[in-house]
Amino acid sequence: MYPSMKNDLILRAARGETVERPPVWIMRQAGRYLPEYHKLRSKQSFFEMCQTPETSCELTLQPIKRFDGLLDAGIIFSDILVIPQALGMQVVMLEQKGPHFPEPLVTPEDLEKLEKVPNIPAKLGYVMDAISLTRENLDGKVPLLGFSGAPWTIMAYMIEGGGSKAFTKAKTWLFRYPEASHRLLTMVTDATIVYLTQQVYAGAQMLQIFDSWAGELSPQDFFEFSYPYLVKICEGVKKELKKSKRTPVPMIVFPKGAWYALDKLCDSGYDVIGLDWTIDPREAVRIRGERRVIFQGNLDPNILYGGREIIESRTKEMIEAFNGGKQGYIINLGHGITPGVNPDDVRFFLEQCHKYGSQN
Ligand SMILES: Cc1c2[nH]c(c1CCC(=O)O)Cc1[nH]c(c(CCC(=O)O)c1C)Cc1[nH]c(c(CCC(=O)O)c1C)Cc1[nH]c(c(C)c1CCC(=O)O)C2
Repeated sequence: MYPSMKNDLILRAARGETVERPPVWIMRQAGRYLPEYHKLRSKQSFFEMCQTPETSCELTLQPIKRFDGLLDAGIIFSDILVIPQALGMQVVMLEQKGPHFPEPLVTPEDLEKLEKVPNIPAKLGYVMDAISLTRENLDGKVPLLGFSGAPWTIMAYMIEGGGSKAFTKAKTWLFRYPEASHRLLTMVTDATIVYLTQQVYAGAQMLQIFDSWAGELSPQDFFEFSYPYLVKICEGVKKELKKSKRTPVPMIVFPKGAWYALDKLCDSGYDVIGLDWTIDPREAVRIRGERRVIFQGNLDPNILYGGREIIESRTKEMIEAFNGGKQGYIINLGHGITPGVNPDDVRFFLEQCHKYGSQN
């Protein structure tokens, strides 16, 4: 039994209830813009931090403590790339450069090297331990989110071997080896369903699936290589939870750049859709129509570099554009916060969210 919830605003908003103000959290809220993050990071490698439940817990709590009472959710400190690791691939985090796979997948024969049915509880048990420890230590202050990457985004990293601008290698697979691509996407999907379900058993109260590279695909390719797997994950997790007689948890999908798919995403089964800043909130609301889906987003993270005046005006406008935010809305940025942002400006942003979210 975990401590009872003192703030469950985001869970109520995600269920579609009318709330006193829209909840707010920030993608990548635990990270390099915080000096307290660097203090721990200087002692451990990135993946060591992920693998140490005490460190992961402490990092998850850092923004909650610093912005006491202003954030409405925590997100477990980890990374989407632990799934390729569980499938048997090596991933390291290079200083300034980001993730690096020394031996990326090159041809379909390389799929033979992957673990067909990885033992997720054994390989990623440290994430579940971190979730349980964090849930305990949060003491009911705010709900805890678990997460994973979407199959297409994970596949892109496994083939590109790191970040990419053109995704030539990953797309070569889609167009030259479609059958092998579907096999890989299925492997990642199956592992992800087990992984997310285990996160809920460990204490995660909401789940987000990051499809950071969705917008790199044409609509046709998104609907062939990404969307069906996103749906499979949502259905798979919900079915597993039902089978084990657990209450379902709200599920968020963040298909960055896939505004063209918004109409279909509203019928995908996800409770919440994360929007990036390339879609006008009023247009998103129009496309949603009467459907029950909740929106999350969508301030350009770079607004946080623009100074107080624009942070205030754009936050106010955003909340207004999402119908005032009291129903069907969770405030967030349109993508993760970046390392150069001043934490005091983040506090100011969160204060504006409370101020304008509480009006009317
Ligand atoms: C694509 C992706 C990754 N990881 C993630 C995504 C999806 C979100 C997105 O699109 O931004 C998700 C992620 N990564 C991290 C979290 C932690 C929880 C949170 O606070 O949101 C989450 C939810 C920590 C992290 N993940 C990483 C860091 C920085 C690592 C360091 O200290 O060197 C942190 C705090 C490293 C990482 N991990 C990844 C990249 C591309 C990088 C390097 C570049 C970057 O930071 O943007 C893969």
